[in-house]
Amino acid sequence: MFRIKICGVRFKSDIDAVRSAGADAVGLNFFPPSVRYLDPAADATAELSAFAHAGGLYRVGVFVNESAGRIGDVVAKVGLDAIQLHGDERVSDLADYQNLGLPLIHAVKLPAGTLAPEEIERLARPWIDRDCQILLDVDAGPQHGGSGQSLDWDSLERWSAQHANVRWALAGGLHSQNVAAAIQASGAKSVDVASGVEAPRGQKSSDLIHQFCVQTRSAWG
Ligand SMILES: O=C(O)c1ccccc1N[C@@H]1O[C@H](COP(=O)(O)O)[C@@H](O)[C@H]1O
Repeated sequence: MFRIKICGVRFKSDIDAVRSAGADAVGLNFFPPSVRYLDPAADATAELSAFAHAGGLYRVGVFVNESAGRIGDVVAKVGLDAIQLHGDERVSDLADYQNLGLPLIHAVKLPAGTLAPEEIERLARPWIDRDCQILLDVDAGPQHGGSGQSLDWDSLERWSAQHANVRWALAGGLHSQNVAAAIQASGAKSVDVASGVEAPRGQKSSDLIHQFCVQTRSAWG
């Protein structure tokens, strides 16, 4: 599992900013409605991915409700290290995705607000038990992700305390001003951010990426 993932990079200058800030992973977004979308057929996308790989970054492809066959085509064209399923994918289809041979990260999308540990467990457990890494994000409805909305971090901590062996990543509405508090409250050991390191929306800011990584590392000590 990555430690700090900057999701939705689109340019080599974004990759340079991620590397110099000390994050270890980038997200390449293949959900067409997203402002962070990359065309997998474009040579520039494969070049961006190769540039991230050459820089030692872990490349996570973000997909929403795509078939395993289609994801396999993107992996072959672009080159990825892991697949993030961020839609309404079903556990019953997991074998098809696992046959692609890359680590799978499933976004467990939770309602904002206080949650019982049992509710988080009910939604996360089927994926954990089938060898998926999990990323906890807010349920953003048809937008699916990148919404800038936050989870109730205390609820995640109560669930995590009961399942200390489960490695998970925190997403949803993180930015440099709140990531330290989010880590302290939730106990997250991995974080993922998209909109919180952008100004304006859809455009990564090297300053915000840097501040985000500084605050994250300070929270981890
Ligand atoms: O970033 C997107 O546009 C996106 C679209 C569809 C699915 C996932 C997407 N990104 C993921 O959403 C989380 C949360 O984003 P944010 O930090 O709240 O803006 C992000 O970490 C991405 O992995």
